[in-house]
Amino acid sequence: MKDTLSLAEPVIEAEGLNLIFQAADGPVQALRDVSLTIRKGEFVSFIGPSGCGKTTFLRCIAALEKPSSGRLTVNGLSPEAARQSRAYGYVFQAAGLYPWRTIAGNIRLPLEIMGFSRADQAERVQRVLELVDLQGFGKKFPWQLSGGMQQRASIARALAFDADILLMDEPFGALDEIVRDRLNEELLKLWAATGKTVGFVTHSIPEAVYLSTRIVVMSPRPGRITDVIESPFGRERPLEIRDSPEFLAIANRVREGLRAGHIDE
Ligand SMILES: Nc1ncnc2c1ncn2[C@@H]1O[C@H](COP(=O)(O)OP(=O)(O)OP(=O)(O)O)[C@@H](O)[C@H]1O
Repeated sequence: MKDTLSLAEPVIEAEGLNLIFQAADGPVQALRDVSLTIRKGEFVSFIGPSGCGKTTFLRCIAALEKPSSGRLTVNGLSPEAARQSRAYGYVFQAAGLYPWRTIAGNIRLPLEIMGFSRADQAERVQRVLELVDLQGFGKKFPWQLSGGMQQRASIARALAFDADILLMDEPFGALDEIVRDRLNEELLKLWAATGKTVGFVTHSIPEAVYLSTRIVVMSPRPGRITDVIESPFGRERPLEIRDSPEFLAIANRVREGLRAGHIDE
């Protein structure tokens, strides 16, 4: 598994990335010398305390922020060009569904903007609703669904145009633990079935260790990578692996990494 992934082609390549925000009370270095290669089919989680630049890094990949210096490519293209070629789907912290549109209508929206034919739109909406186990809910409105179902709909929307890369910014942060466990399992199945490359931001150590092929630990002020941990687990991951010694050992290493980079203020 590890060998296959290390041979896979690079999808996201960051080299010496720096980003300095000019905030009202002075410059904030959100990213410092961030270098990382993410290969096709990897599931890479970013974990670190609030303000360490996880979201900023994901936003740079999605061309929503511009690095101050360094090199960043997505599928060999600039982030802007990758965005135009619809290289990725983006799932935000909040589901962000339009309340006046049905679930199907929400999923269809980017497809309408991108000019897919009506028949293609309908077929794609159906397919992604099945992928996230929401078949039969297309005609409902967001408020008729639970928080977990809304987040699944938001994932379906990001999957609808079949981008190879899925960028997810703490998609399950607001959900209770049981729902989160289930969505973690579902996301892994989806990842295994589709072979997508996933960049995933989380605050949860168990979530990062359970989901990822690699875990990137970051520390704040300035935001930088302090550890990158390879997972020994394959694509098949029953929830019970969380009780295994290997799992606990990785979780401990992540915890140590977070502790080492933590600054008390
Ligand atoms: N547009 C902006 N202008 C100024 N400063 C910003 C801007 N966006 C982010 N920052 C700062 O950059 C740093 C990194 O922010 P970022 O949101 O990437 O962190 P994060 O690790 O994702 O945090 P969280 O876990 O709380 O979401 C923080 O200090 C934040 O205040």
